Amino acid sequence: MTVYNIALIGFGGVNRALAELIATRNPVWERELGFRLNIVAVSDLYLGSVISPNGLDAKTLIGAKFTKGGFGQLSGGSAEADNETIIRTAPADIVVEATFTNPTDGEPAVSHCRWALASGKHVVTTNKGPVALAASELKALAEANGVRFEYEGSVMSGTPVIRMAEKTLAGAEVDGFEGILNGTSNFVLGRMESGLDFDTAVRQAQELGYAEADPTADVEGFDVRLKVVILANELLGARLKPDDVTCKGISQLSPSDIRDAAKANSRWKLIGSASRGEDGRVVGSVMPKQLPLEHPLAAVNGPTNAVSFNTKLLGSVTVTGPGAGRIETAYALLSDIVAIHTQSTSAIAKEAA
Ligand SMILES: NC(=O)c1ccc[n+]([C@@H]2O[C@H](COP(=O)([O-])OP(=O)(O)OC[C@H]3O[C@@H](n4cnc5c(N)ncnc54)[C@H](O)[C@@H]3O)[C@@H](O)[C@H]2O)c1
Ligand SMILES: N[C@@H](CCO)C(=O)O
Repeated sequence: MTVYNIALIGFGGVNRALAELIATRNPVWERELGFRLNIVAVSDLYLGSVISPNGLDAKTLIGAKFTKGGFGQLSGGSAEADNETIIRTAPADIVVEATFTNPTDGEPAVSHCRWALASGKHVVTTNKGPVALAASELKALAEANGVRFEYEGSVMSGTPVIRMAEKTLAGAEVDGFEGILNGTSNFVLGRMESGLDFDTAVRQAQELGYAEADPTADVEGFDVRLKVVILANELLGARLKPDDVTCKGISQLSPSDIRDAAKANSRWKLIGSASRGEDGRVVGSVMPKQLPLEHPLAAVNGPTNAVSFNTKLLGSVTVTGPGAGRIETAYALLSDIVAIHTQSTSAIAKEAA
């Protein structure tokens, strides 16, 4: 049975949820997946950092009410978050990057990923910054160091989208997609339809763990723009940067816009899309659209997301599922680790044959 030592960078909603899963699910994973996870280090800007080569007790980590610098009280702990030292020196096989998404330059998460990959550690991340802004560099660095860079949770949290489209739609000739790619804004629009005001709805999305550290990214469309870049580059072979994608969010929609749409048997949805034109160029956009109720995306409510892939051979293929949420996103990290495990066990089997 394999044990993967992991280092958690960022200990907010998502990595804490992963620790919760580790505390309760390791026996199931041992039985069903052939591995267990052992947390050997954690670093968080607010809490500090801790390294324990034999492993930290996940229950203690999630149970304790740590205050600022609180990891300093633990054996092997410090009140400071020295990410570079932790990432480079912790005896981890996998670094789990779940700090905040910086939509401008992806930092400091891009550096976290570089340090990990350069020191021969796999990276799994839910952070959209490094994927949208530095995926090709980080994939090349991973390959050069014989490790993997995996990021399923960067689009639609735990709902399989990136790997699903790459692997199971291979050959179907995907030439575009459109979807609801942000849980917070979809939740907010739904709450506004029920009569709640915009600010209260955003606050609820924050409390439920859907929103970004700065929810402006959710409501102004910047988060969807990163996801459009990720999907377009990954699935359409584009080389888009965020500035190439036109972007308008939902903050300008008033309660009367929402009511008028309902009277017209329609709903506002924030739609991210990209498509390849006749000239081969991929064009992406993010904008609120008023969809008739019979449109498949009009029925997608709350933090649920959906994306329809346009394919030449199959027509439209739609995937729907959770788009945000702590446990849902922690599941995406697990799915990345499963992918790493599957590849490494099949490589070992090939060598033995
Ligand atoms: N929550 C979701 O539903 C969801 C879904 C998909 C992707 N994501 C992405 O996953 C990441 C984590 O999300 P979250 O909900 O856990 O966010 P969060 O704000 O709850 O947690 C982020 C944590 O990172 C820490 N942090 C910030 N900068 C740091 C640094 N430089 N070094 C070390 N720690 C640092 C913060 O102290 C905080 O504890 C984000 O990039 C987010 O965009 C979140
Ligand atoms: N804040 C994001 C998290 C998932 O990327 C959302 O609401 O969709």
